[in-house]
Amino acid sequence: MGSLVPLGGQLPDESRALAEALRRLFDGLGLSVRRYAARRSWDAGSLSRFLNGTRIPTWEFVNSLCHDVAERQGRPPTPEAMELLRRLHREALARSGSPLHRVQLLEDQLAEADRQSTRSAALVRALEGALVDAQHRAADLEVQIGQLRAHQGREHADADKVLQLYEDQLAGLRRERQSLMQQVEALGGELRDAHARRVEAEQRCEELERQLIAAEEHWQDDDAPHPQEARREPDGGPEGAAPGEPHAAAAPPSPPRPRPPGRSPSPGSLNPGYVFDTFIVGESNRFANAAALAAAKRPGRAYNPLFIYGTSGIGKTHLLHAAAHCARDLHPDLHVRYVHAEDFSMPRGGHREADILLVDDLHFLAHTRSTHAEFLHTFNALHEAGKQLVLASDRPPKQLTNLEAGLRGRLEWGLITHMQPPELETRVALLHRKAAADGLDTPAEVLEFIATRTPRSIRELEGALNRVTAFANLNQQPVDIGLAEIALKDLVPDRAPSRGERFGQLIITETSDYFGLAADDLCGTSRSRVLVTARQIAIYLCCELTDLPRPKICALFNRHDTAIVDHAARKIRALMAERRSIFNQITELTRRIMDAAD
Ligand SMILES: Nc1ncnc2c1ncn2[C@@H]1O[C@H](COP(=O)(O)OP(=O)(O)OP(=O)(O)O)[C@@H](O)[C@H]1O
Repeated sequence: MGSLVPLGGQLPDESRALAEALRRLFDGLGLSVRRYAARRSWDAGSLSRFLNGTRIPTWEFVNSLCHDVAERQGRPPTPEAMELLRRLHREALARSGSPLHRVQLLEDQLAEADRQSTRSAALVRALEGALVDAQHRAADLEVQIGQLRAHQGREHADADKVLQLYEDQLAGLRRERQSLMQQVEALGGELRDAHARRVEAEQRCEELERQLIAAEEHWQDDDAPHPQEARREPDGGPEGAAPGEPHAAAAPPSPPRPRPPGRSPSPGSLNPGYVFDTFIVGESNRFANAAALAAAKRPGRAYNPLFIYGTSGIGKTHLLHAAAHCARDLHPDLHVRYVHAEDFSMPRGGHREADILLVDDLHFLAHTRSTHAEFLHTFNALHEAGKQLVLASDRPPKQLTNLEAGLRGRLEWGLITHMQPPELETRVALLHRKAAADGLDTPAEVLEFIATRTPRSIRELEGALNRVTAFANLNQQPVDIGLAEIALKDLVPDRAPSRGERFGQLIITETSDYFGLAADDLCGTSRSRVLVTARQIAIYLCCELTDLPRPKICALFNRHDTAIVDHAARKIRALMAERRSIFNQITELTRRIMDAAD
């Protein structure tokens, strides 16, 4: 690259400044003057003069030199550098004073002014567009604001109305709550009074019952009828009648009589002692207990139908009564109806108004078309209406062959729970509870002994405890295991798995033989003292020794009111503890019955 000659000392300042700037640029090319002149088809002499400041180049030259340098350096010329060069170029042109340069300068200024005008025109157009847009948008927003204001006004008005409604409702509810709280307080007082009256009435009942037993004993001979002497007893007038039995004159042996009108146990008549509080819970019955409680607490929602099954005397009836009591207490507005299956057939629609229907001993449902149809329709109506059904039986639905298959299937819709015979622990707990309830002071080891000997039914268990305490009472002896062994010697522990109606018939035969009576008389209507006591003993033995439920025992004696069974059992149980002759008769009769059964 040939080096440039130094700038002359006579150069005007503006030309010098431009020439220096061009030389700095040109250095950046790294080329000689000739070579660059050849590349760009410039005249080399003119190029030298541009760079020496002796001639002012056109803006075109300056511009292309700038871009060549930028291309070589790999970056575009900055706007500031271009602006500086343009200013130096114009100053140099202006200073030169030659007409050519003046023309160039004006052309340059015109081009610049034209560019600015073009840019300004574009800017004007853009601004005009933006202005129109903004005006439109502002107009739109104005409309929206107006609409929102109107809407807001309406909303305020509506909200005020709604708020007022809430206020009114709140005030109404507060007034209602206040009045309900007053009612609750008043009802609480009434409930406490009613409880107190109920306790008094219960005490009065107990007292009257004691008086009744004493009066009956006084009325009878000083002792029970003597076996084989019974026939000599005059058939007296009505005596010893159990509560609810009609007083009738002596009558010849008669066939089973039809049920007297109005004597059916009212559906819903519940044993007041059969409540959850008195129900001992063990492994054998825990689930059934919980399910019955749930059905009582949330009728129609827990398990529907709830089907409880298990052998006789293990507490199914107790649980059904407990569920009914509990449901009545918790839902006083609901119609709770308990019915034994034998009493089920009622006039059409009889049970359909129930909200909770509990049917006991379903295996005894009468085997007639009309009863089945009524049961099926009642079941469907209640189930569809979401009413609770609780059913008990001695066998699972599938084995209820007295029912039609369709009905059996329906019984499986809900929860089926099997109650097992009580395990030893539960039996012991039951005996403790019973001993405490009866005010008996029976040592724990004796209770355990009794529980071990009577493994199957709770009814049997209670009978065994009764025998032991009665025996101790009669002999004025403390209750111990030796005494218990003697008292229970005739209650054979390992017996046949089930004692049903045939065993009941055996009891009737043996009892009538023992007292020298005819079996028909024992089950007849005569009220002679002898017959009444013998009948009550036979009923007691049926309760204690068989698996028969109360309605079945009633039927054996041609009766329909299960209260007779309760009364007889209660009375003989009390007499056994007070009168040796009765205890001995029952012990001897039990032995004979067991021998005959063997
Ligand atoms: N878990 C228990 N807790 C307290 N008492 C019970 C329990 N189980 C049964 N009992 C009592 O045992 C006796 C017989 O019970 P229940 O009559 O309920 O038996 P069941 O299974 O209905 O018999 P059945 O099928 O012969 O009618 C009743 O006096 C009952 O109170």
